[in-house]
Amino acid sequence: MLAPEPQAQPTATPPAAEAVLTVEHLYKSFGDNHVLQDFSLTLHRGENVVVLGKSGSGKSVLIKCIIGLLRAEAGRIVVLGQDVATLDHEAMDRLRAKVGFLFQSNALYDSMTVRENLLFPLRRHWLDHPRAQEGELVMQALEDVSLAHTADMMPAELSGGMRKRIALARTLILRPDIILYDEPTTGLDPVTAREIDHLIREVQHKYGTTALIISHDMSCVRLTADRVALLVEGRCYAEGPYDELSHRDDPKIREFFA
Ligand SMILES: Nc1ncnc2c1ncn2[C@@H]1O[C@H](COP(=O)(O)OP(=O)(O)OP(=O)(O)O)[C@@H](O)[C@H]1O
Repeated sequence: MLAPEPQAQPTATPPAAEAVLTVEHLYKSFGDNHVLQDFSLTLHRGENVVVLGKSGSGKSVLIKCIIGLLRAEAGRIVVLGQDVATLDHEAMDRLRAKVGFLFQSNALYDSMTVRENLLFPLRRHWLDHPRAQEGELVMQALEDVSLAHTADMMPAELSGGMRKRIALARTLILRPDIILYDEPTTGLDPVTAREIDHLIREVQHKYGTTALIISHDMSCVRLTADRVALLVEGRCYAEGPYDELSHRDDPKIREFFA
């Protein structure tokens, strides 16, 4: 007698992660320079996505469109459920408090101590936070980047890697849902660069933040990305996990992993 056919067990489908940042069919040109042409990308809650592109391919333009510093000609950007093109100045400002931006230059205020640099976004964006909590919030953010001892130092007294960490702490103090990292390892020596890569992962795991990272440092891409999106000729040419993309035969993809 034939054994009964094994019954397929119903599998629990994991719920699709919530989309927290969606870029749909974005176009941005400067005169005849068509930088973004039908660029689309979605980031889900808790994932790190690296946008990898050659120099001048439009990575910074993309980030500037996302945070509303540049206006695209066509397409839509939805951040935490809000279409950025529809937001007035105040609404955009409120949204920016939930979207941390780590500038390539770090953008620390040189005339302020580390503590004052961290208090700055707190007082600007969290108008109703109890003053008594400020010290604790500053120290928590500094501990997150292992630099609690630098609170009273000036940025000029810190190394490049330390300044990068402080810039990240200044972003973290507002507990952002999303962090945009602009070339986070550029200008750092390889050892310090890898420390920053690990810190990006630690932040992701500790706070469940979503990150969009733009980079052309392949070690950074490999270590920080859950998913890589290739920006080629203005659009998202391919996307996938690093290991998968790095094995593709397409010459336009191979160029990045050679
Ligand atoms: N405000 C602007 N006005 C005119 N052209 C601009 C402006 N901003 C960017 N561009 C052009 O857009 C293109 C993409 O620039 P972008 O800075 O986004 O490149 P990128 O991919 O970030 O490069 P890199 O890796 O070198 O930083 C370049 O040709 C640049 O000259």
